Amino acid sequence: MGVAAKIAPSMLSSDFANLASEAERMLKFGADWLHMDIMVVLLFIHSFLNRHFVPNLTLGAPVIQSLRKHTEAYLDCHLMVTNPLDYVEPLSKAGASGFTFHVEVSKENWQELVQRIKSKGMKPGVALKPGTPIEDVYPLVEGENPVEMVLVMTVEPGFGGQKFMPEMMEKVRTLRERYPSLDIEVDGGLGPSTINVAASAGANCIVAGSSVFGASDPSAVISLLRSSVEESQHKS
Ligand SMILES: O=C(CO)[C@@H](O)[C@H](O)COP(=O)(O)O
Repeated sequence: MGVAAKIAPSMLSSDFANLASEAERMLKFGADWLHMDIMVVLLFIHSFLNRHFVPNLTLGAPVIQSLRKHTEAYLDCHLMVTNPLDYVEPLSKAGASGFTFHVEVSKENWQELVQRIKSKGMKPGVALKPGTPIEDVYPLVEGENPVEMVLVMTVEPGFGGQKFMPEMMEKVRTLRERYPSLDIEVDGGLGPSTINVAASAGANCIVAGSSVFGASDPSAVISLLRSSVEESQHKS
């Protein structure tokens, strides 16, 4: 028996003007989690120093707070920001469930970050960009106060609708061998044509944006993603 499959439609691909009904629709179609991509561009820094984490601007705590009024669903927040510590308090007050930060920006303070996330009752996760070696997350999973999920980015973070990077599956396989009961999430380019490689590598939390929201039958896509994870676990 493997780690439970969690299918998390990425709300980045939803109609933001109808976020509550889009969320309700996804849950009705069988989603377990709602994936919320939090990206911030500090315009001054962006223009003069080019030191933003991703070149996009999406949503933050006020939107999470508004959505929380309409749903009790697990809100799986992925922080694509350079200063995640600043968002722990606002996001917990807003009603976030999971708080996944990037290892690339947390080398110095991940212990404090994880401790603060847990103290606010959120599930801590760590994400890594395609160019970041998998070894960088080991201390965060093996430390005294460990993260509870690793998010392997299968595209460069920033935008939905990009092409899945199959070469990232080596990271997923390595993680699954090392941590049999860890939640391993994959994000970027997941859909019916890529789920089998991700599931057989050992991913159990599947973020999917355009493949779900763009489908004529989103519920069929969600159930296919789930059955692929469950079948792979059954075989292994
Ligand atoms: O974090 C991101 C992009 O940075 C993702 O969550 C995307 O929103 C996934 O979208 P698709 O690749 O599934 O369209």
